[in-house]
Amino acid sequence: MAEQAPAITLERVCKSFGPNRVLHEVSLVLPAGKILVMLGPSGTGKSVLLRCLVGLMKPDSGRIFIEGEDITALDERRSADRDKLFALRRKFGMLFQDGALFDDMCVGDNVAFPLRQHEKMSETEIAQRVKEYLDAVGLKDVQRKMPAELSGGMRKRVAFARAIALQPRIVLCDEPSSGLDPVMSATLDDLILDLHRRYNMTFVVISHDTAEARTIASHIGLLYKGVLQTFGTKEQVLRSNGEAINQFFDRSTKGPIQVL
Ligand SMILES: Nc1ncnc2c1ncn2[C@@H]1O[C@H](COP(=O)(O)OP(=O)(O)OP(=O)(O)O)[C@@H](O)[C@H]1O
Repeated sequence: MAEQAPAITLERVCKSFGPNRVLHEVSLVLPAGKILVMLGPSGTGKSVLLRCLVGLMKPDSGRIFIEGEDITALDERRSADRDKLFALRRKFGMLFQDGALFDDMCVGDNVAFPLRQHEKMSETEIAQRVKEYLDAVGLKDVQRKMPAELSGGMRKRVAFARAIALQPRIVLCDEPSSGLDPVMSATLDDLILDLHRRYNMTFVVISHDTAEARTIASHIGLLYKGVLQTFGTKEQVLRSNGEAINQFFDRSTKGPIQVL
């Protein structure tokens, strides 16, 4: 049987904005079906990395392969590349930091939105899919509710249901637990693990939360000042005794990571 291509391969990815060097020679290989938690202090390039992954931003140099296909070789302005780029983008589901629900749409319409945009499905099929994914994120009888009627944790669940509605291969989560209390964060971690088991998707979770990394990660990366300080399986990284990763896990001000 042919070996499955890694979900994500980065080869010496660099990105700067003027003199601001945001990503510097970032390289990693994430096998399919894994959960990568990418840690790092604020402003260190994590969101830029996500945007490069989905082809919304082009690295200055280096290459990014999604399931073996080079997304950095594609240019949206070239019509020959456009379909390929959109097909690669379709492999991703995205959970934004604030959930990014449409406030003027009920929950059901929020989850149905990507299906109506991208799939040729009947309204009956859409309704079935919406119900399946709301069930999968543990929400019942909320379809007709408006986002403002829900708690922060419930809104995050709706956002998850919408992120997986198109059955993506890779789900990118930008700080899923930000703004949630510790218990709600833990519940969300359980949800990520449950969705991962159920649908066998690859997850890339951007986080500041080392507890989250310990709980859900199969792989951990630490990005600081645009340099991938460490990357490997959770066991490798936790055993590595690297200064930066120890500082992060020990919540210490002493070490190579300086925030001021
Ligand atoms: N479009 C852009 N133009 C110019 N600079 C940008 C742009 N996008 C990001 N940056 C800069 O890149 C750096 C990294 O930003 P990024 O949003 O990736 O940080 P982050 O690690 O996601 O931070 P946080 O954890 O606070 O969300 C910052 O200095 C930011 O100002």
